[in-house]
Amino acid sequence: MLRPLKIPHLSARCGSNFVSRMRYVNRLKVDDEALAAALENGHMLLFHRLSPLLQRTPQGSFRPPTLITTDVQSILEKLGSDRTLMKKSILLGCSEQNQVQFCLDVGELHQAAVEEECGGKFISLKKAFFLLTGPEAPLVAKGRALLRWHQTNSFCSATGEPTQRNPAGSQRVCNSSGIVYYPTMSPVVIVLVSDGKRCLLGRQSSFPQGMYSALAGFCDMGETVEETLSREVAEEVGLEVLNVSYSSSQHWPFPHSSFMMGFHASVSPTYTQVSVDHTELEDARWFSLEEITSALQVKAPLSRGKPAAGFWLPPKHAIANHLITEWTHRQRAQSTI
Ligand SMILES: NC(=O)C1=CN([C@@H]2O[C@H](COP(=O)(O)OP(=O)(O)OC[C@H]3O[C@@H](n4cnc5c(N)ncnc54)[C@H](OP(=O)(O)O)[C@@H]3O)[C@@H](O)[C@H]2O)C=CC1
Ligand SMILES: [Mg+2]
Repeated sequence: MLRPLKIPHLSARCGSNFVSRMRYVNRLKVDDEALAAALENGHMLLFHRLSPLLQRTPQGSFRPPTLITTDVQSILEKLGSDRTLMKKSILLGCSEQNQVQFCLDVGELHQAAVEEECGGKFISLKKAFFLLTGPEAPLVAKGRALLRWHQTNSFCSATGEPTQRNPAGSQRVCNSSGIVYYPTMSPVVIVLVSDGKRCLLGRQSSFPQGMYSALAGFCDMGETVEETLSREVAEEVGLEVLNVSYSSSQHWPFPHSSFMMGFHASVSPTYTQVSVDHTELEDARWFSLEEITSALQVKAPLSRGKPAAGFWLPPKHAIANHLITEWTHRQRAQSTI
């Protein structure tokens, strides 16, 4: 069981636990002493070569095991690692229960030995994302994205010299040029197109068999999100969108680290003929409310070679699923007016 961390001084003055936590985490990025104290009693998400450690719960779901950093330190020492590995921990945030969260990649240790000591299995993120059903999915995604960013940004792109990370892992600096690097995300627009009665979903050949999703595309340099949205729908399915409304956003760890901005859009019911660009999509089709309602109940087939009957949708914590669910609620609300 994790011991809740006392956030010093701030609670009384700020009045809100949320404000206290945000200010505290912000301070940890620059106050190395406070960070070291937080690390003593933090909660650690472990990764092995970017695959998160997950544990099966008695109820059959999966979640990262609750590991306290001091326990992780003992395990690492037992497995022959020195204290420098722990210094590679990266600050993730602070939970509502005031537990400071870190992540660490132990890829230099023997995978099976860590699994045995900690309990659980390191599972590739693609698979883990279908197994995680609780609120931990975004935290695991963030951890993976930050670890990957550090692993791929260890040299300055201007000087070629090594970059140095700060203790919190929120930036890297080239001491030769003075350039400060911050973790980056690529902006992506995702849109659920509707003709008033049906919604349009597509699939790439790289998707798991049978999975359909909302249309998505990376923003080109200089574009607004509205321009990206209209261009992507035109390019991928040959349609022109009319009304656009913002829904929500999410960080997504694939292919590397994307910032997904989710929208609903409509097309005229008289111009719904889909013309799929097969260099981008394998298929795109209109689906009725009934089809979507039953697809939302289909469980993702996890093992290869066992395709689900019919089509199925991205997992609950994917913004595509959120947009599709939102659309079904709107359709039902409309039909009862
Ligand atoms: N969270 C969710 O619910 C969903 C998330 N997504 C995510 O949205 C992302 C974008 O969707 P997708 O349809 O693939 O995008 P696009 O339609 O833009 O097509 C992908 C292609 O765009 C090019 N591209 C341009 N900029 C980038 C960049 N910054 N990073 C990588 N490729 C780039 C690449 O082409 P080339 O290889 O020719 O250079 C790539 O193959 C995907 O990574 C996917 O994981 C998608 C659906 C649902
Ligand atoms: Mg696309």
